[in-house]
Amino acid sequence: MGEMVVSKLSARYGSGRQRPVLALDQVSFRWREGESIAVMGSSGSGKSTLARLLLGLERPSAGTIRLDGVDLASLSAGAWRPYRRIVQGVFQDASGTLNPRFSAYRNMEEALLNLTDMTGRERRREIEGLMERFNLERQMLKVPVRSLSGGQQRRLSLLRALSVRPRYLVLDEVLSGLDRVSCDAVLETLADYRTGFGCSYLLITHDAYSAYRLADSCLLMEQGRLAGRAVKRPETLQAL
Ligand SMILES: Nc1ncnc2c1ncn2[C@@H]1O[C@H](COP(=O)(O)OP(=O)(O)OP(=O)(O)O)[C@@H](O)[C@H]1O
Repeated sequence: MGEMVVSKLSARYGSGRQRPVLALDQVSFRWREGESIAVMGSSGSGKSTLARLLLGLERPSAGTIRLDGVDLASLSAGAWRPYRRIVQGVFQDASGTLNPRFSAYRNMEEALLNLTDMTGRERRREIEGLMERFNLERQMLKVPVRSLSGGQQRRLSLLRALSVRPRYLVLDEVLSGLDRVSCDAVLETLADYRTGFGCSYLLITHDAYSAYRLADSCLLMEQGRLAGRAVKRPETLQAL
């Protein structure tokens, strides 16, 4: 079993005359393969910064992120490429990953084209299989993404990330703004996928119910620091 080991990770923003912000301050934790972690904390506590660093979208100012022994934090954009298939991310705003002018199918296929060596037929089978597995109408694949609802776009960007079969998936506020029914549908999709393919999630959320449903443990962030880690106890579900 692999694991991601985050060690003393720090991120500092602001240079020159700007007042520097220490968005992340020496954060350390282990993310074992097969384990799902919720990250909670007040606004501005550093959760999204952590997500961007884990995905190689930004470089830390200090610290390491070791995946199976390789320090992802020290890799150039080019060297990160093979890891894109292993570590994927989905953000609250799907427009960052989806092209609104392209059809849903083309958006889905792009990830498979870039990150796998699947043939056209294999790509179609994978995409249609995922749509079916998660009860999304195939018809949806033909329409431009801009004509889909926010909830549909969110699910599509999630399926896009899952289609490359990542081992680790970082989910930044993917449930916020969804009503309880859509939220439950997404949680079910994720739980089902985890059972089928063994993907590990890092779920950034403000919602204790979602954290409880999906995660095995919870990291609590406070002003850029890791303030604590709680492990799930089944009896607490009654209280939520
Ligand atoms: N690109 C940036 N430039 C300057 N400061 C930044 C930048 N990104 C984040 N910050 C600052 O870093 C701190 C942590 O921000 P971050 O977005 O990681 O928090 P968060 O916990 O995800 O908040 P939220 O729950 O509101 O999304 C905040 O003080 C924020 O203003």
